[in-house]
Amino acid sequence: MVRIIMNGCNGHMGQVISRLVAEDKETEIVAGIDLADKGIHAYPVFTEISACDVQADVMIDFSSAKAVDNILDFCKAKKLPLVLCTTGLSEKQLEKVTETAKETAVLRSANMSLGINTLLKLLQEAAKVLAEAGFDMEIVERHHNLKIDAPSGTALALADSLNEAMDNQYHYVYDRSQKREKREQKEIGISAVRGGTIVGEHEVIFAGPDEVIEFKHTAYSKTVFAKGAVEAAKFLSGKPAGMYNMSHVING
Ligand SMILES: NC(=O)C1=CN([C@@H]2O[C@H](COP(=O)(O)OP(=O)(O)OC[C@H]3O[C@@H](n4cnc5c(N)ncnc54)[C@H](OP(=O)(O)O)[C@@H]3O)[C@@H](O)[C@H]2O)C=CC1
Ligand SMILES: O=C(O)C1=N[C@H](C(=O)O)C[C@H](O)C1
Repeated sequence: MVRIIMNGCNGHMGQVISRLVAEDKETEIVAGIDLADKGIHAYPVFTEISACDVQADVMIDFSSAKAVDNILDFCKAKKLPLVLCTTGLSEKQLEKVTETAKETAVLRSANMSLGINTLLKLLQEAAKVLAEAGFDMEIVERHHNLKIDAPSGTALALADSLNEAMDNQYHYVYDRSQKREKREQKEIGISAVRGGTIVGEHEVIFAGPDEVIEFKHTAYSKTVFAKGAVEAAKFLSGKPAGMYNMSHVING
């Protein structure tokens, strides 16, 4: 049985994961961490991460970028593997993630779905042909009106994947509503929409002379992310220190 600490246990994702794990024979949540104990979970909930003294095999985090520094310190000190799903991290926090992964296993992924992680690879083949031929690359993401960070972590990961395929020669433009003299050749535009209960949509558009190719992923429920996170927790439990991503989980 893989014992999980759920950070952000009261949140949307924390609650979906709690329901999923309750029906899973291979995992159990042994503790939760959140800003308040709302009495909605069967497991103990800690309102200070430093107070959590429960033995576990792995932590799953879906909380807030503000929480991430303390989470990294906690996991490093306890040598606790971490599935880090929170988005909107600063450059400094990303460096801290890399440092922490020298001491314990860390799997960071902005999107836990099988679809997006497959798309990240497919796009590299497309970019090599189309961007090379002069097609422009644009990303449009749409999310619910409660989402804090913009652009989404997934949009940034998609842009990074395209850029990597092009030897990191591109830079990112986030605000298409700004008037500009001309489009630069090597730019990836990233646009964000926030509204209603949209779970998560990501479009990658390759636009060339007289033809357009679009790749689109739509998440219809948060369960796709929750399932990926639980699979990642099972994978990461017992793994040595290092940086992991969802391709390690998908490819075994
Ligand atoms: N990688 C992926 O596949 C996915 C990533 N995400 C990311 O996960 C994060 C959470 O998403 P979601 O569940 O929708 O958000 P929610 O706001 O619904 O949940 C976050 C929870 O974390 C709590 N929280 C805030 N600060 C802390 C803290 N310091 N310590 C512990 N808990 C804290 C919040 O409390 P309170 O409400 O009181 O502030 C809330 O209960 C976001 O960054 C989102 O972008 C989301 C879906 C998929
Ligand atoms: O906040 C969300 O909801 C989501 N966040 C992730 C992101 O920022 O990419 C993943 C998913 O799209 C849902």
